[in-house]
Amino acid sequence: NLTTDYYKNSCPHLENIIRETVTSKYISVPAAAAGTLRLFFHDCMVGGCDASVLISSNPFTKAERDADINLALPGDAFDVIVLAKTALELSCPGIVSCADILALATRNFVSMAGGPVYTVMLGRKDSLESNISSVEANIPRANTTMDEIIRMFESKNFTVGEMVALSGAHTIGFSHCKEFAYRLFGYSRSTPTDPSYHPKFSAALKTLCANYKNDSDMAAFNDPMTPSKFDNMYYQNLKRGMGLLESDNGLLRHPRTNHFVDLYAFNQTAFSNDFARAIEKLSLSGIKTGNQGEVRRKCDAFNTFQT
Ligand code: HEM
Ligand SMILES: [Ca+2]
Ligand SMILES: [Ca+2]
Repeated sequence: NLTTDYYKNSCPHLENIIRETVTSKYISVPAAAAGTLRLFFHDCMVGGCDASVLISSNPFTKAERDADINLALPGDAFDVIVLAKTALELSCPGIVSCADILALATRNFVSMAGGPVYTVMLGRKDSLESNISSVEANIPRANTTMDEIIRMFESKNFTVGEMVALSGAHTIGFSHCKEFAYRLFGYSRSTPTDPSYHPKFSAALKTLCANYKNDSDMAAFNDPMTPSKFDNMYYQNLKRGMGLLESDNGLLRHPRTNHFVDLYAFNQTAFSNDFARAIEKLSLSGIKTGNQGEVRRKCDAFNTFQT
């Protein structure tokens, strides 16, 4: 049901407004690119790409964004959606869904960071629910086993190759020390540090994260070589023992994923193309149309107060 020109008549300036909003956010806060990409991923994995992750909790219901795994999603990612929505409500009130805004903003951020330009189909409706309890089973954690990560993606119809390509999103952005500190300090009885890290990399991480228990903001670049460029360096890093998270390193180790790591490490074009196809597919997963959803007036609240 989605089309690329869904808002052609109802909101002709949509693409311009998104481009202006995203560009100015990217200039002032480049980290918003990674934050928004992760926000989009966390939305699409839970009930599809329906802006359910944007809803704020109320006294009756705890929403998805208050789930532990979503707490680190940066305010600037939510903010850019609010800014775009505010501008769009002036230009074409009540027309453009928050789910479509998030999908478009993500696309623009990815291309601004040097990633592929891909097509975003439009016409998603916004969810009528958002519940904290739906999150845990649907979003992988850094220490989720590779078999379980594969299973999570397969349950949403993604192939192993698509999962590996999407994980290339970790070519930008950062992770907080608490997500990988167990690989540095007290890893096992025989070795305090995960031996799959390159020793110089783990030494640098230990210094960076030495105080992480007192300073919970401490974070490392997911891709220390080109942290803000959307390229295939992430896969090259994995092969050098520079996979930050256990789930990153797991892609190199697992027999069903390792040859995709090799492919993308050696072939930037293959990564670019496969990432584009996979995120196009992600952006269509579980979408709501017609009366399955609504066009929210504010992205953080349902149009009708629900108890
Ligand atoms: C395959 C399983 C995955 C796991 C286990 C995983 C886990 C994580 C974790 C633990 C972080 C650090 C969060 C923090 O400390 O703030 C992170 C960051 C990030 N993830 Fe993933 N992720 C996965 C796949 C993906 C996918 C498929 C995408 C997007 C298509 C994605 C996009 C990102 C981005 C962009 C960041 C950086 C966020 C920022 O800088 O604000 N991840 N991920
Ligand atoms: Ca969702
Ligand atoms: Ca990079």
